[in-house]
Amino acid sequence: MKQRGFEVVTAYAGQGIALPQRKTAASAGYDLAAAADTVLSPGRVTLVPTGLKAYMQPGEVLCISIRSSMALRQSLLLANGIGVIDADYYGNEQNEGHIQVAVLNLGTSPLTVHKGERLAQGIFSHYLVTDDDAAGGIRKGGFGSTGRG
Ligand SMILES: O=c1ccn([C@H]2C[C@H](O)[C@@H](COP(=O)(O)OP(=O)(O)OP(=O)(O)O)O2)c(=O)[nH]1
Ligand SMILES: [Mg+2]
Repeated sequence: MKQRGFEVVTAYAGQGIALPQRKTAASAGYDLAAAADTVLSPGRVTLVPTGLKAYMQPGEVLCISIRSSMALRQSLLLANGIGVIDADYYGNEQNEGHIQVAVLNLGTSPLTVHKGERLAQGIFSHYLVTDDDAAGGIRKGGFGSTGRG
């Protein structure tokens, strides 16, 4: 039975997008690569496409972090600190669940992340809910789809 994993979103099908892998036996993170060459302007937040969506079980989440080598060598940060990829983001009606990495270039010059370059990593884990949790509803997208209030 399929439990959790990555798939290529339709918009990037046939473009040679590799599915994320862990690089050593005990690495926690599945490395996420850019799906297209993307210029990161200094001082700006840029969404880097991965061309991927992630499916997982209810009660699971995929947390995205920057690869520390990108932070140390290239002065890059995730604008959101940690990216939270919800289980119900997968297959959503707006963008099919396309995972994008929000990168802040803290350097002083533009930097290009090339297609296939691994810049972030995703770690699957379980989350807990409160006693009075009553969440329902269906996710329609990401990046503010549930509103501001
Ligand atoms: O770095 C990220 C962070 C989020 N997402 C997608 C997956 C996630 O499930 C969705 C919503 O993210 P989050 O809940 O962090 O943002 P929000 O501002 O609360 O948006 P929403 O109202 O859509 O939940 O956006 C990404 O692709 N990359
Ligand atoms: Mg949210």
